[in-house]
Order: sequence, then C-alpha cells, then structure tokens
Amino acid sequence: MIMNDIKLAVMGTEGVGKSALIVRFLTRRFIGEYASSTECIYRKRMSIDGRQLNLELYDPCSQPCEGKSNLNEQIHWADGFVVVYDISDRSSFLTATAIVHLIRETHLGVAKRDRDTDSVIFLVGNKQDLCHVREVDREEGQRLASECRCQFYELSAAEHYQEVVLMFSKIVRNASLGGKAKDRRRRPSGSKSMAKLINNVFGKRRKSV
Ligand SMILES: Nc1nc2c(ncn2[C@@H]2O[C@H](COP(=O)(O)OP(=O)(O)OP(=O)(O)O)[C@@H](O)[C@H]2O)c(=O)[nH]1
Repeated sequence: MIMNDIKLAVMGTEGVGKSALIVRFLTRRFIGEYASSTECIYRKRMSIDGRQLNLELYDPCSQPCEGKSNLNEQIHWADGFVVVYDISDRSSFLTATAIVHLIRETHLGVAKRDRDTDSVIFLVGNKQDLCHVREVDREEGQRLASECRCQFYELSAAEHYQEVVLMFSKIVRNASLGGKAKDRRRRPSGSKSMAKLINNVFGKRRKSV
C-alpha cells in the first residue's frame, strides 16, 4: 500500500490557539496552558478514505511573525495550511491576512492551476466561545477567505471537539488529493513523539496571561 506523507503547517500569531487546536485534534483534550517555547512537529498515522497517511503537523510555537524567511520555509515545506486567528483579537486577524496572502503569492507560482491551492489553505477564526468580546466579525473572516480562496471556519478549541477534528480531517484529505510530488526542502527542525507532546502539555506550564 502506498503511504502518503502529508505535511500541514499551523500558522498564526502568538496566542491564537494553534497548539490548543492541534492538541484537541490529537488528544481530544483542551489544555489551557502549554509550554510553547519551541517549535515542533507532531506525527500521526491516519486513515482517510481507506488510505493510510502519515500526517506531520508543524506547530511553530511562534514568536509573532518575526522571520519572514522562516515563514517562507514553512510555506515551502507544507502541503496544507491552517491559518489561525483569534476572533477576539483584531491584530491576530491582520497577521492571518498577511500570512494568507504570502501563501497565495508563494504558491501561485508553483501551482499548476490556481485552484490547486484553494482547498489546502484553511482560515480558522478560533476562540469562538469568546464571541461576547469579538473584534473580528464572522463576515470579515468569510470575506478574506473568499478573496483569497480559502476555506473558512470559526471554531473553539476550548469548546469544540468534532468540529476541530472535521476541519483537520478535511484539510488532510484535500492535501492528500493534491498529491503533488513536492520538492522537500529543509524541514522545520524539531520533532516530537506523542509521548513528548503529552509531556509538553501536562509537564510544563507557561505563565498565565
Ligand atoms: N477561550 C478560549 N481560549 C483559548 C482557545 N484556544 C486557546 N485558548 C487559550 O489561548 C491561549 C493561547 O493558546 P495556545 O494554544 O498556546 O496558542 P498558540 O497559538 O499555540 O500560541 P504560541 O504557542 O505562543 O504561538 C491559552 O491560554 C489557551 O488556553 C479557545 O478556543 N477559547
């Protein structure tokens, strides 16, 4: 059986809930605070439509978008992109907007057809549970997504499980269908096993904000 490797980058500014979404997907749990000083790759073996996939999820544990070269590196590495912002933080939406544009610019050059990139960029407004302090309207997210031809979700890593799993499953499926034999450049460094992920989540704490 052919084993596909799917590489997903989860991007967005600091504190939007990238790790929370990944941990939700991988462990079903929501953990409030994480040690997040290092970037890492999580691996998961999945079965989609009866096909076995090796999923690699890159969590940059970002410092706010400081390195464009690093961002470019992520963009070249990945088959799919989950670009996350926090609906209660407008500046995170501005960062997400810049990231989505950068992905599209970078991938337009290499995609055979424009639509090749459409289904592998997902824009996610996280922290939907904080809608009482919302700073970004759902419509703004939708507009950006349709302008940049991304798929759009509003989610809450804190309160949703099924939706988060569905979102990741869908982008993995889309990325696997894209199936382009990509030029695998330098991969982001750092790799964590599931055991290490659990350690990271339960073992260490970050300062509360
Ligand atoms: N209310 C609410 N809080 C959330 C949600 N998702 C994450 N958080 C909180 O937001 C903070 C940041 O979450 P992280 O998952 O560490 O965010 P991150 O994007 O990985 O941040 P960095 O690793 O610093 O880049 C934590 O305090 C989480 O508990 C959510 O859906 N709702």
